[in-house]
Amino acid sequence: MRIVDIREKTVSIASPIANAYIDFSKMTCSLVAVITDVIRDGKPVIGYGFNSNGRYGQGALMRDRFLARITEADPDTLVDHENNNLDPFAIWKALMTNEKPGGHGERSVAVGTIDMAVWDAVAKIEGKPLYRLLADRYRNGVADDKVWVYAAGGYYYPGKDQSKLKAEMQSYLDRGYDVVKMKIGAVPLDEDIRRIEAVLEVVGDGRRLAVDANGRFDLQTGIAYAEAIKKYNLFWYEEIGDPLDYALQAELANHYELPMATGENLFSHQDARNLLRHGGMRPDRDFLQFDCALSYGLVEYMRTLKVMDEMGWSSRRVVPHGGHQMSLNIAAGLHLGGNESYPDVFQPFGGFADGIKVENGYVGLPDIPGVGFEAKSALYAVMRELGEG
Ligand SMILES: O=C([O-])CC(=O)C(=O)O
Ligand SMILES: [Mg+2]
Repeated sequence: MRIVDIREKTVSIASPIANAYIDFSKMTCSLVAVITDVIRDGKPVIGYGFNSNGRYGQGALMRDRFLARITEADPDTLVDHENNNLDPFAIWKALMTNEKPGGHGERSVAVGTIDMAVWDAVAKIEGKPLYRLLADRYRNGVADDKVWVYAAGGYYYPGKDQSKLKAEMQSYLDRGYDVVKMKIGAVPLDEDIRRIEAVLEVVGDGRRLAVDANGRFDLQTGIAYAEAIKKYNLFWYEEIGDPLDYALQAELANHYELPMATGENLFSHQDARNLLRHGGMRPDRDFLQFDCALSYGLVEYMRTLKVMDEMGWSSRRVVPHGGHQMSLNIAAGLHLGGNESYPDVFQPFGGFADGIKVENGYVGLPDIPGVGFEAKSALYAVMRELGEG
């Protein structure tokens, strides 16, 4: 059993949307196909993965050094003989050969994307949905049969007035979501307050609205927003300042008692541990948003969950960033608190399997081997072109 080829293609997920920090006019992501010599249903098993929005494609890094470490390794060292499958942990170790500790930058995205494609292949070889494989191997066979999801959107873009923002949020409620998220921080505070109040007219209750500043604010601005939004009792106040400024995050906890969220731009279990050590995050109310595809994949995610456990954090406090099926499987299989969803943006990578409806804020997973990409036809069409073309 061996990996015979790994292919990468950088694809556009460009759109006119913007958050407080970046616009997405040139956004790309890496799509990866891990081609094996294992035959299922008369065809070679191919594992697929992609990285979440925000970090761009990582094809150059992959081709420069990571892909050859797998294709040139002794195939036998990458096999899990006990389960007669590929060994994602051994593959991860091979990927990280001659990589120094620290320096968790774009490398974590390149490795994370390849790792997620490996897990798709592993679950396909085992003939199980990934969430089922994870529950069987690591959670005594108990998986969640549905996952809480919230609808992320509310971006800034040219010509988007409040009536369009309200219509967008109404359409998420109409599609079964009970919590929505919008961007803040790209316009002055009073204008954001008017946007928030417009969305509250649609969702009715602050507990159904999260806001995301995308790391834009300094401490003073973060506190000014905290003071201004307190009265709305929002679901969470996300990524207020720079993701690596743990002292800022800790100080905010002295000014905002309601839930905060952060972590999507941390890239390793060491980063996660630093956040929990120094960021003042509160395990009884705050949310962590680590994203497997941006942070060395699922092998590393398990280390992050272990760090959380050791530091007294329930896995239910994690609601990953990225709005993809990979995190959805991790959420169901490893008992996270939920998952992000992008019902409209970043297509065909955002969103879940075709025909699976969100009901009262919860979504189920398709009962097919792997991550479930084959059940999302627009996405699978792009994947197949890379893997089988
Ligand atoms: O706009 C982005 O970069 C995505 C983001 O923060 C989120 O989904 O939470
Ligand atoms: Mg965010």
